[in-house]
Amino acid sequence: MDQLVIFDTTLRDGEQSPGATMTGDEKVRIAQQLERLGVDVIEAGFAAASVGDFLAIQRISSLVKESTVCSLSRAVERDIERAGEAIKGAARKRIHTFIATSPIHMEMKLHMTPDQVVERAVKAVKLAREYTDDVEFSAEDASRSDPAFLARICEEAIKAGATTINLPDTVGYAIPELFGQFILDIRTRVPNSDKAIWSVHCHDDLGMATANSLSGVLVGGARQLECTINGLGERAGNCALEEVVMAVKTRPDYFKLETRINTKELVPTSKLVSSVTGFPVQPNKAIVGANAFAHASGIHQDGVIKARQTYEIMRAEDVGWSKDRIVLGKLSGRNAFKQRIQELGIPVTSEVEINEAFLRFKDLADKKSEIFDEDIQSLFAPSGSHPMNNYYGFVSLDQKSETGERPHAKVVMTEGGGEITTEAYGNGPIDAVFKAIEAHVKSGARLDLYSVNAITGTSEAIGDVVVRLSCDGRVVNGVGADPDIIAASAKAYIAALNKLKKADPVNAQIGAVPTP
Ligand SMILES: CC(=O)SCCNC(=O)CCNC(=O)[C@H](O)C(C)(C)COP(=O)(O)OP(=O)(O)OC[C@H]1O[C@@H](n2cnc3c(N)ncnc32)[C@H](O)[C@@H]1OP(=O)(O)O
Ligand SMILES: CC(C)C(=O)C(=O)O
Ligand SMILES: [Mg+2]
Repeated sequence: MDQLVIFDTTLRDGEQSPGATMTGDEKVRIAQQLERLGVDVIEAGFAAASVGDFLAIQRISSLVKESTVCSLSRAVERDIERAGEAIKGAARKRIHTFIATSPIHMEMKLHMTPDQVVERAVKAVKLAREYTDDVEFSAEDASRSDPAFLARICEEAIKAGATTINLPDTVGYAIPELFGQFILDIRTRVPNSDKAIWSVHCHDDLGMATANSLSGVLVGGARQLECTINGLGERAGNCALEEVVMAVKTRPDYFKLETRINTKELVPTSKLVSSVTGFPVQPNKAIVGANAFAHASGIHQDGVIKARQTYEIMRAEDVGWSKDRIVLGKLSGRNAFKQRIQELGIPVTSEVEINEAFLRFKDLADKKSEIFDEDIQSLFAPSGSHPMNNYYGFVSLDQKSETGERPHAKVVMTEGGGEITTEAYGNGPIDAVFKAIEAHVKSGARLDLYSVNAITGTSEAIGDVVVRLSCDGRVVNGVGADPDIIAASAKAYIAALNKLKKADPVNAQIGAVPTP
């Protein structure tokens, strides 16, 4: 069977989803989980975008050993130099350089002629090869490009040293029946096509990213798929990694391909990305949604009881849904707790971290009779209550609401090294908490979204709150979890403020170099 290269771009294209901005620590955590998942390439970011992204790629490069670490760069000298520097320490490294090839992008965005675009692409690939032998070239908006021109630029990019050629459906315009044929057509036109691995990168604007990607593989002969966890990504998102991987695994008769993915890590990875970004996974999402393996109707339940394969084409445990063998509660000990952490694929680095989480677990178990996997995940989710080098931290909360009275909140929080108390009245309990925090922080941020999910199904569930703030054109999500949703809201707000603090506009500008 042929090998299908899985290129994960959760940390780059996924981060382009408004609100999905990740801190360096969060990126490192996700990268380590992606390595555990077995992805071949981790696109860790866009080194020239900011100092923060550069440093995150650098850290990921020094920690990840199995997967190739990649940085995106425009076909711009300075971008490529930054990418080259950022991935220098990686055991396996790739530079991914791109330029748009469709008439609309070349004329209206780049203001370049097709000849200038080819020249720029060739120069970029040659420069990238000075940093690594593994260079990917992408023809942005390939699916709306003229096939003859696209074939020409791909041929030149391969001659210049590109080892992977990626043909993206940048705006999600492609149709599955035609897209595979389009890829095959371009490959056939390129005389040196066998010198590179062909790749596809599809967006989900019309809900066809997975279908288009698989058509690119099956009909077009692509052997690299670019995708993201939970389909996160620019606008409507990218092709979902878990969907393409399980399609290939479930239908080997058809695809005749294999991947290096350890599919048991799919659900833990999905949960980690969801908790870090604050983008909940819809219950009916394929593979990783809470209902993906649930049977609610009698005829289906009857069938599954008699033989699971009547209604299941995959096994839940093969994609990482854990079977509750041990029920965790306040009487559980460290060993059972540790085992569940391992089963859930939660990346813990030290015994100290486990012990601290165990104390939080015991505290939670005192408040809840049954502890679910989601509760355990939430103990490790970044929130305002965990130090994680955050500028602000949540300490405690005193909130009062009485019928006929204005709700009041007093919040104790950390700022830098010290502790402060701040208070305010609001229209409701949550409003009072946010106003209390703002009375001190004065961030000037606008609250764009507030949502609460009960992450386990009962009235004593943990409340998982997402707060989206925008400030000076930056959009961030903060996540907070707590059995008390008012405290969860305070934690989420503080987590969002920390992200705004880290996504410093000064940082965002350093390294941003104008196109020559
Ligand atoms: C399809 C995709 O997903 S592409 C990746 C999108 N991701 C991002 O843009 C995130 C990171 N981006 C950034 O941080 C910034 O846009 C930077 C640092 C790359 C550039 O910032 P700035 O120099 O301020 O330029 P700005 O973003 O306003 O405009 C982009 C410029 O790059 C040019 N450009 C765009 N793509 C390319 C390319 N692939 N190769 C060369 N030039 C390009 C544009 O024509 C424009 O040039 P102009 O300034 O001469 O008009
Ligand atoms: C940079 C490229 C690969 C991209 O993200 C796109 O075209 O969608
Ligand atoms: Mg994209």
